[in-house]
Amino acid sequence: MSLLELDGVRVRYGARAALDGVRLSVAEGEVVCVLGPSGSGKSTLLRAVAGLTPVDEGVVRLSGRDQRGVPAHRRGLGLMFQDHQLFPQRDVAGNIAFGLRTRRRSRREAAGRVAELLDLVGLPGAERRAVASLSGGEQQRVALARALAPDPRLLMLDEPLGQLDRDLRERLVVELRQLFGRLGSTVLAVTHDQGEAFALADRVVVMRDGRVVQVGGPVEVWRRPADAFVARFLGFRNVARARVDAKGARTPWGALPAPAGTAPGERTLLVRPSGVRLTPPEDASLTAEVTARTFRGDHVLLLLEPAGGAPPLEASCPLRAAPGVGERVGVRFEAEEIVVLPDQLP
Ligand SMILES: Nc1ncnc2c1ncn2[C@@H]1O[C@H](COP(=O)(O)OP(=O)(O)OP(=O)(O)O)[C@@H](O)[C@H]1O
Repeated sequence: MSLLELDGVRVRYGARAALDGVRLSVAEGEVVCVLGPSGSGKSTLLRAVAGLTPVDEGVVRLSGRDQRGVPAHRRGLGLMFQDHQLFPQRDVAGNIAFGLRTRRRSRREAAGRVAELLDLVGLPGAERRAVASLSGGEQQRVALARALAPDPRLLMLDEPLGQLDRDLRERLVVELRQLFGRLGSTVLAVTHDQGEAFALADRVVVMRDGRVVQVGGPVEVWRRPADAFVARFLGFRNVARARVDAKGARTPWGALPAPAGTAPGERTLLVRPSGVRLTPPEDASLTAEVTARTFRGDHVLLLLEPAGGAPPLEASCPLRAAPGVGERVGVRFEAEEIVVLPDQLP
């Protein structure tokens, strides 16, 4: 049975629906990340599940039970919200013990639990430290320990690593993933950072304007975005209309190979940057000028301005072979890196 189920959930602010018929389920022990641009309804979704925002239509169920009328503090959830700051006047232990406040425990039991949680989040012995003396990453760990303290059936995280710098975020995301695996936690997390969502989640939910537009495993969503919106949101730039027939796909970049089995007609194509191959310009039917390059570890992402006014293309190429800005290159497309999206371009 699903631990959490949303069925046709609608939340309105005035005439506008912040959640517009959301259907979603989270299984026990599953880590689900909700991803979407600002204003797509991610926080509203968490707040509706938590009982902090009233639901206008539809049902939220936890362990099969309709939560209508169940107050937030009785839902058995652990919350770690963006705006949930730590209490600066309490020390670390005081902050974490706050998460235990609704449970009756002896002082000794509580101290034992706090110590256990600090071990868990990698801050052993930090009980008496002042919150102000902690680094951003350490504060985040304390906030996580506080959310985990009452042993919630569902842990809900809103931009859990939002305030931290990239390096620390990448490290903490791996730690979180391991921690959730070890604890068998059921997690519903919200982020606008795709890297974070893909690293953390068993399943990714993409939202747009209060609706769920795609649900799937990280690899599946990455390999096959549901539509042009999801593809662009994931950072893919090479998305264009194409006319597909038996000979291939006619696009603004010329004729491209269409994946086998593509139905003819007006379609939207995504060409992954790795599918844009550089060749000597004299051999190519499409030439372009390199207008920007970004280093990405072992490869370089190039922005190409095709001749003849076709839309810019993004190409990834090995570091040692990367041409410089201003150089002219030829472009060839790899059939395996072309994906047909089900939608039309908006
Ligand atoms: N209390 C409120 N009153 C009126 N409108 C609201 C309220 N809270 C949210 N909204 C609106 O509902 C929509 C969804 O907001 P929400 O905060 O859920 O989006 P989000 O995806 O979490 O965005 P962000 O990534 O910026 O936090 C937005 O258009 C927002 O302006």
